[in-house]
Amino acid sequence: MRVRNLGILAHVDAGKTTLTERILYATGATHKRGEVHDGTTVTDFDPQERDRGITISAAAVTFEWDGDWINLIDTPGHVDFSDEVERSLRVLDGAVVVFDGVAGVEPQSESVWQAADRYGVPRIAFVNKLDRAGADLDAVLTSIRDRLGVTPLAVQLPIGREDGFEGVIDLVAMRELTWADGVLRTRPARSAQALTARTALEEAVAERHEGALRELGNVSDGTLRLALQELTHSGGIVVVLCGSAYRNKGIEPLLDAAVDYLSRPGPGGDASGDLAALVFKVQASRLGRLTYVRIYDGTVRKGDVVWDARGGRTERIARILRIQADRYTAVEQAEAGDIVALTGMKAATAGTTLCTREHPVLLEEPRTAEPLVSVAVEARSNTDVQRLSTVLAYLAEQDPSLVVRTDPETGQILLSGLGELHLEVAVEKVRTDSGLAVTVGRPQVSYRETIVRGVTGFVHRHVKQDGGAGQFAHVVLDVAPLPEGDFEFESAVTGGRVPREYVRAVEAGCREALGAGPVGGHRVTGLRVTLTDGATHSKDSSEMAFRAAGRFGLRAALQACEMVVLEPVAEVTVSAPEDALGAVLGDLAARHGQIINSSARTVTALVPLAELFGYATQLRSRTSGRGTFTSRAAGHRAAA
Ligand SMILES: Nc1nc2c(ncn2[C@@H]2O[C@H](COP(=O)(O)OP(=O)(O)OP(=O)(O)O)[C@@H](O)[C@H]2O)c(=O)[nH]1
Repeated sequence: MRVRNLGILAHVDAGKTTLTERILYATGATHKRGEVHDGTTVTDFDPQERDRGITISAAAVTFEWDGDWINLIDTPGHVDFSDEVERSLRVLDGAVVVFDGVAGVEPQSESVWQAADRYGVPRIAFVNKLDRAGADLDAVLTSIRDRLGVTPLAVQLPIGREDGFEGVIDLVAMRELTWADGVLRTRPARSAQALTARTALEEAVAERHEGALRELGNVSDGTLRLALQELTHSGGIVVVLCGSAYRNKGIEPLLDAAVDYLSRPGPGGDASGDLAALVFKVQASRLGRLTYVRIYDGTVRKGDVVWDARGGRTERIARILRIQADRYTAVEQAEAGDIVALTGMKAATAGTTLCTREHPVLLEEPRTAEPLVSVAVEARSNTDVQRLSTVLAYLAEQDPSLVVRTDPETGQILLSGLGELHLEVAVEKVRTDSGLAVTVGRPQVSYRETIVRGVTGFVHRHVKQDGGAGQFAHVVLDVAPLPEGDFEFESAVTGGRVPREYVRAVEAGCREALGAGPVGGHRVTGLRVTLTDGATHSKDSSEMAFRAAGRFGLRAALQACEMVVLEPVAEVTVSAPEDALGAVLGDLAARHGQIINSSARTVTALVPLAELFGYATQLRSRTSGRGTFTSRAAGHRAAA
């Protein structure tokens, strides 16, 4: 049986969890339909997910469809949990992106779309909630084109609108599919509207696909399907389906399309049979620490001792589990292509490659988002301090976008994450899982520092002579602003004056110096460092000495640069009734927001993140509960 690893991605509330629930029902994996508002879904099994009605942690479910074995990952939609999405994207073969039929492309759908582009994950779109008042497939197609910069190819037309939405016309198989009381009825589609839409679809495909072009005028269903599959992988278009997850309409054709279009055309890649598996998630469970892996090559077997190439240590696989949200089935082994959870791992975390010691490999690690907001967390009782540190460290291991550190000045434990909600959820988890009583300080944003004017020819000499072997390293650095990037390092040293391994050591040292800038000890970003010259001393030079020279040299060079503090900003989109929008605009201005777009009922602004703490509550009161907003990280800008 072929295995496919698919994900569901979307903006918060587009209906991912409901859709996953309906998929499990349609495939016979569950026999009752859970509802988000009842707190009875399979994938939102965490008590906080059920209480808050949102997905916090990506959950995996498995089922069979049409002879294929599918691992499906339901990802969170809220921007604060986007690290879960990134790590899932890293291991997915394809994804269904869900859009709200009324709201169209929303900020977080844009962000996940771009992230999926970065990981090269092919996608199809599902326009959901067509049963809702105001749902409009054409408007969503336009917003996909405008906001995602991709051509939508709708392979279905809706039958009926809003409350009268009954089903879809499948333009590939030319069938009408309607659902009444959970029963699917099909009949051939012969209406003039269907024929016209089919012709338009054939033409749009033929414009981009040679096989379809050759048959233009009479493109066979098989050719059309193959062309759509190939175009889905080559990019530039997205196949669009539609329906209503809540009303259970459009689920089976969506699964068919996912299998048809998201599987990779042509033969698979080369496999050596040697184990290569990437850890993408670590989760505490009642079975202990679960390590989720995607196997790229080879086989994992129960009892195997494997090699963690990044950490340089062995790990033993106690059990291999197939995952059904919070239920697990033990299996003896799992093969390349599959996603399973392992128990028994001691230290492997997201990004670890598991392989064999004889054939070590390092698979590309998922990116980790930088934390933007911090709070001080304190144990109420002095005797709990150590335990709190341990509990937080375990949380951070499960969620790499959470960072725990101790403030060197105050000695307080600082918990940093992607947003207020992220930290709130983490602290709540500490309270409920460990029973610790903690107090939490006010949220603070994480500032950065960057360079306005650099220095050239900055000389730093690291010399130490305290008995034994001395340390000698001499470096000359140019430091320049890098407006569009984080950090770049290059060597312009000629004549082998600094050997290559020492150049690498200087770079490593410079990276260490980025941790704390000269203005306020914030992380330094946006700079290019060039090693222009240097010198060694035959007896006393070492990698360690050059690493120290890089670290202290750059730290001193930064003191000589003109620096500026940056603050995180968010792109906020507020929707409110027309009569309340004036108040919203005034309030955004008072928060130093910069309006970038506004219409009669919505306004989009760039607002410093520090001004957004508590905004949800304040917006509600300012608009008598009628205003809603969404936000996404929009980088950093010079602090006012
Ligand atoms: N009318 C209508 N409502 C829907 C449909 N699908 C989902 N909903 C409702 O929309 C709300 C959000 O649905 P969820 O499935 O929780 O959305 P989600 O995308 O999983 O949300 P997060 O996981 O928190 O990002 C719930 O109240 C659902 O009942 C639909 O097809 N039609």
